[in-house]
Amino acid sequence: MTNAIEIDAVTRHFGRVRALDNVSFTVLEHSIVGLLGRNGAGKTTAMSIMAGQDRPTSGHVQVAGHDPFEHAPTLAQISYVRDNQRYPDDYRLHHVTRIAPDFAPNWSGDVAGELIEGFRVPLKTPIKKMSRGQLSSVAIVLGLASRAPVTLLDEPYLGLDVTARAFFHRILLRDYGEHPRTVVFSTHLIDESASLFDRVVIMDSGRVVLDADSDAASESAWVMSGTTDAVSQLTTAVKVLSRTIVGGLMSATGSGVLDSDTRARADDLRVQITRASLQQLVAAYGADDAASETNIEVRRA
Ligand SMILES: Nc1ncnc2c1ncn2[C@@H]1O[C@H](COP(=O)(O)OP(=O)(O)OP(=O)(O)O)[C@@H](O)[C@H]1O
Repeated sequence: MTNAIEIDAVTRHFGRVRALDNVSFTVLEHSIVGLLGRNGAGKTTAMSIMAGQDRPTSGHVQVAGHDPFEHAPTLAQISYVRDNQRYPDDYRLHHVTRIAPDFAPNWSGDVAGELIEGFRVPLKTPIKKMSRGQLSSVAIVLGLASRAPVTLLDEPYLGLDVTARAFFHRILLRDYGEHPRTVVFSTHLIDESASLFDRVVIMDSGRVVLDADSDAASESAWVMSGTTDAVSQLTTAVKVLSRTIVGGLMSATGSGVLDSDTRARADDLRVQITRASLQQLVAAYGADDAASETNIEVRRA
């Protein structure tokens, strides 16, 4: 298997802000990777470096074997969808779809037409006047109809309604199946998108905190709930990512395989163990200890 994207020890400073801190991960060709994490985690910074629109302060990035910032032919293989795409003032949809094939050699007019119809994108409204969701629709039309070998979707469905999001998932999976490509997808609607991902990279404060096969990540993530004392006893030897304590009850989210002894002790201690969703896992990786250990007293009337 070939790596479509290689990010090696990348750090990116903006003045005093360290947006990326020694980040390394790879993306296999023809896979869909979810790039996840809290606001400010570094996802957009990483995406724009992968897209060749920014450079690392240190470290190396290769897309299809080249530094995208320095190799124009590589840029032609990348489609980058982001939420703040700007268009000339008088541009309408047909202007965009007319020039898109000049930049995207694999452009599919059929896919563009299908998406425009399914999203109900208004044809005559200047793009500048479109609603938030309509703007996202236009960006997705460009991102998917380009059929670029490397497709970077940064928060592609801001403002999109639930029907449009389901439609987008369907067309993405169908067209990806027919025309495989490498997709990096960042979103905060994690549970809704989780089934799309082959792999997940979770970032927090500019660092990669988890880089795993997406099934393995969710299979090894758990939530333990019970009395604070019982959960505390059980979690001494396992990796806890976040804890919430409410009125003598604790819920702890963690990652790692739980052995049969731990599960048997959980039964004895009346601690319930359930599998954490990907969204719970991402939230737990992003939790500050101080914030998550909210010891809320429950007052009785
Ligand atoms: N051009 C810039 N100048 C200064 N700071 C920046 C710049 N771009 C990003 N940052 C900072 O770098 C950090 C990472 O930002 P980034 O946009 O990559 O996060 P993100 O994970 O995409 O967040 P979100 O989920 O909110 O979109 C943040 O602290 C942000 O304020």
